[in-house]
Amino acid sequence: MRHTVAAIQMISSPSVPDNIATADRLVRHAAAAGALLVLLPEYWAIMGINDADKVAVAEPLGQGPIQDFMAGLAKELGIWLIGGTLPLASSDPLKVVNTTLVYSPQGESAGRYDKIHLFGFSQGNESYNESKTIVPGKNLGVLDAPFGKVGMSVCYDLRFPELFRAMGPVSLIVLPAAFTYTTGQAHWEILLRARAIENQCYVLAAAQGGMHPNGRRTWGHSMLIDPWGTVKSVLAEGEGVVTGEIDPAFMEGVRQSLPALKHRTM
Ligand SMILES: O=C(O)CCC(=O)C(=O)O
Repeated sequence: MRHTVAAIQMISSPSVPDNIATADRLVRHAAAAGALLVLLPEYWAIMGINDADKVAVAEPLGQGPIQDFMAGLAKELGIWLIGGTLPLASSDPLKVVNTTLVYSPQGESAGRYDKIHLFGFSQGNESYNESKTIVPGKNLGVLDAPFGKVGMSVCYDLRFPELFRAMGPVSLIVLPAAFTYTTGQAHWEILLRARAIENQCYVLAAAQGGMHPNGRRTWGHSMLIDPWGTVKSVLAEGEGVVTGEIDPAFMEGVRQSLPALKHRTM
């Protein structure tokens, strides 16, 4: 049976209430289009003026306006809501955990993944060092959805194929992201398609896509890719929704005609 999934693209700001209002509008749009599973982008809840701004709005697990919003919306719309990333409080008062929380159609907590690989990049006047404000995760995140297993990853994780191999076979990889314009233009699509091709699964990537109030420009290009590596739908820039179908029969056909997953030797 085919299922519709959706990726939400945002241009998040420093205001949590504004970002919640935008996410609310776009997730409702995705659900109205028939999506059973909706993915928000990395940093959807806050893209601060300074990296440390997220520490001030970090929530303890299980309480706070960001988590209340996601749980309530998943239940009201009857969808699987994969909450991109939100800042969870960590044991270090100066840092957060950059976390994806999953809510079931009943609005219950159904999964968690903390971003493992923290982005570092320095070129010209562009510089990022997530380890200054984020504590890295340690555990894989794999979720059971109606169409099969879903493997969770976040943004920079995309560059580490061993993470996806470690998940075991999954039907869908989700990747909330906030890729920079510079690195996204060069690497985003090719890396996403490679993960879909080598793991013979669907890849759903929800991105930030535009010029943010903090002056950071993100690449966008939220997309759904099928197990053959074909881009099924994409949104280049701006806020919006990308929808498409997961077709388990198509995935099985790819795996049977090209049994590369069975030919692994290590
Ligand atoms: O890997 C990249 O080029 C971008 C990663 C990134 O922006 C992030 O992890 O937040």
